[in-house]
This record gives sequence, structure tokens and C-alpha cells, in this order.
Amino acid sequence: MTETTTIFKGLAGVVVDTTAISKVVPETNSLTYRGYPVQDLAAHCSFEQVAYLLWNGELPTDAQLEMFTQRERANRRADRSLLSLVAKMPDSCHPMDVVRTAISFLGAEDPAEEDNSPAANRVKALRMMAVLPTIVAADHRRRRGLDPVAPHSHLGFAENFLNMCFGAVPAPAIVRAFEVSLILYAEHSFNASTFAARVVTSTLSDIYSAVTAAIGALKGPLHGGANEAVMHDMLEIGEPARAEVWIRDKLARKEKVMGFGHRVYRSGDSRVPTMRAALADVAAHTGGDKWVQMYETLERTMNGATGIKPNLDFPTGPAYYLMGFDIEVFTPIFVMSRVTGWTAHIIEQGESNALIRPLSEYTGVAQRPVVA
Ligand SMILES: CC(=O)SCCNC(=O)CCNC(=O)[C@H](O)C(C)(C)COP(=O)(O)OP(=O)(O)OC[C@H]1O[C@@H](n2cnc3c(N)ncnc32)[C@H](O)[C@@H]1OP(=O)(O)O
Ligand SMILES: O=C([O-])CC(=O)C(=O)O
Repeated sequence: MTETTTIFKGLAGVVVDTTAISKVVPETNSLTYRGYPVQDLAAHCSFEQVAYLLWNGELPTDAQLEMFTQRERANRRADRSLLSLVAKMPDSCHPMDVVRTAISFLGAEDPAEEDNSPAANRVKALRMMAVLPTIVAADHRRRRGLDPVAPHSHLGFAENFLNMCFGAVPAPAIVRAFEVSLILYAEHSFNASTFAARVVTSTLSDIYSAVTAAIGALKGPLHGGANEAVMHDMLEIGEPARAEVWIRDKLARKEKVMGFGHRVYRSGDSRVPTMRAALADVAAHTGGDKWVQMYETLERTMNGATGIKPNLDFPTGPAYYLMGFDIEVFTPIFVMSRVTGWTAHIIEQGESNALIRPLSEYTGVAQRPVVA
């Protein structure tokens, strides 16, 4: 083992391991999943096809997709104990607490929890992907005082979730914009939540524990929680005409503007143009022009003042708001998508494992005796 005393705060710039799942190239502003540009996947694929790709390395044939879709649809129902657990969660807790608890409970219920083989983990990953929308939608409706809507086995993943949330499938343009957001959110190399999942997996712990840890990491506003923060900020701003002053004041107070900046990208997030176009489609269908204007003013002012560009959470915030979701459900939706990337990484980590345990430089009190 080689040791170094150089400290890379936040592991910035450190290459920790290899991965064959996705590649982020900040210089060319590109992101590929298993070699396919994410923009092409968003233009031509369903979320189910992308999940299959992440787990299996190749896009499915028609027959493979048919079998995969059937298995996903057959796993959508949450059992009574899980639904009653969701119903018992405090109204005051964040919906991310509900999904974190639900995944932990699924692990506790699974008699094969300790089987960490890739085959078993693929089965568990599909189950989590299939049941998470049922949990998120039931919790969303519960908070509105509504009964849950059961999953439908004849609807696609995105349509079924929207139907479970709103009791009807919205216009095709809204369904497609939502599905595009899921595809863009699915995977992003060694981000903080994926890394948390890999750390847990590296101890030979189980997939549910790793996903639970990842959900905890995603919740924070420097990571997935930013999509909610963006919309809270936009509502606080209220009108596009106030956006410029709002952002200048924020920067003058040296506060971070949520939805901007990225650890890896320096000249813009590769996924933003695709999601920005999806936001425009949603706004056109819902009369949400005001939020697009505010988006543009915030982007322009931030760029002029700092050169810092929006990340994916910036367009998804107003897009989800215009689709009709309560703000607190934005990050759980991110979980519904990213669970595919997390579990692909959990399987990859398991197949070539080394315990993840970095070093630290001690800066505390020098050694001293205990005086009895
Ligand atoms: C899906 C996702 O997880 S995407 C990320 C979502 N998170 C957010 O949108 C939260 C807001 N953004 C941020 O906090 C940051 O840009 C991060 C955490 C995403 C990445 O940050 P890091 O790589 O650690 O860079 P760091 O936070 O040190 O920023 C570098 C400089 O840019 C500034 N900066 C970076 N992002 C922002 C921002 N959003 N608003 C204002 N200033 C910013 C920092 O203040 C810092 O300035 P300084 O050098 O003068 O101190
Ligand atoms: O890569 C990151 O650090 C954060 C991010 O954009 C993501 O997880 O999608």
C-alpha cells in the first residue's frame, strides 16, 4: 500500500476506481451510459430500456424488453405491511425519510437479504425500481388527504407513476418530459450518493443498506435536494422581474444559488439543454411561461456575475412543479430514477471489490497520558 500525505478535500479530482457504467467528460460536455450519449437515450428510449442498459451493459432486444417490462410490472405492488408503514410515517417528515425507511423495510422483509450475488442483486434492483413509484405516489397522495391509486400493469413506468400520483395519465407531452427527466437522472458516475452506495457495498453489506445510504446522501441540498431548493427559491422570487435583483443580493451575501455549479462540469452540465427543452414543452402545455422567463433571467444573471452554469436540478425543479407535483416529492422522484444507477454500481463494486477506507491526517491533541 502506498501512502500519501496530500489531502484532497472532498476527494476533489481524485480517481477512486474504474467503472464501465457511465462516463462524464467535462471538456466536451458529454455524458454516456454504457457508451450511448444520454441525449440520444433521452430522444429514443424509454426509461425501462435505460434501466436494462445500465444493469446489463446493452440495450434490450424486443424480446428482452418484453420480458423485462413484464417483470417490472409484476413487481409494482407494495404489500400491505409496507403500505401501512408508509401510512404511519409522521406527516411532518420529509418524503425522502419515507423512501429511505421503505427501502430499509424491504431489506428487512427479504429472506434473501444477505445474498449479494450479482444475479440476486439484479432481482432486488428490479424490485426496488418497480415498487418505489408506488411508495412515492402513495405518500404524495396521503399528504394531500387522498387514498392511494393502485399500480396499473398496462401502463409504462412513467405513465403509471403519473397515474398513481394524479389519478389520470396526463398529456403525452408531459409524460414524455417526465420520462426524459428520469433518463437524465438515472446515472452520473461517482457522485456523492453513488459513492456512498459503493462504500457500503465495499464492506460486503447488502444492497438495501447501500441504497438506504445513497438515499441519505441524495437528500442533501448540495446534491439531489437542490431540485426542491430551486423551486422554493423561484416561488420566493415570485416574478421574473425580481429575479436579477434576487440573485445579485444572494451573491452579495456570499450565499450559494441552488441549481448552479457542479463538482465535475465547469462549462455547463451536459444534461441541461435536454431538460431545458423538456421544461419548455411542459411550460407550453401548462401556461408556465413565467417560470421559463425567470429561469432565463437567473441563468443569464448568474452567468454574467460568476460564469457558473445551471446543473440538472435547475430545469427539473420548475418542470416538476408545472407537472403538478408537490415540491417535497422532487427528490424522491430523483430516487426512483437513480436507484437504477446506484444498483448498477453496487453490482459493479461487488464484482471487483476492495474495502473503501481512505486515510486521514490527525490534527487533534498530541498523545497524552490519562491521569487517574
Ligand atoms: C444532481 C446534482 O447533485 S447537481 C448539484 C446540485 N447542487 C446544487 O445545485 C447546490 C449548489 N451548488 C453548489 O453548492 C456547488 O456548485 C457544488 C456543491 C454542486 C459543487 O461544488 P464544489 O465543486 O465543491 O465547488 P465549491 O462549492 O467549492 O465552489 C467553488 C467556487 O464556486 C462558487 N460556487 C459554486 N457553486 C455556486 C453556487 N451554486 N452559487 C454561488 N457560488 C457557487 C463557490 O462559492 C466557490 O467560490 P470561492 O472559490 O470564491 O469560494
Ligand atoms: O455528479 C455529481 O456530482 C452530481 C450529479 O450531477 C448527479 O449525481 O447527477
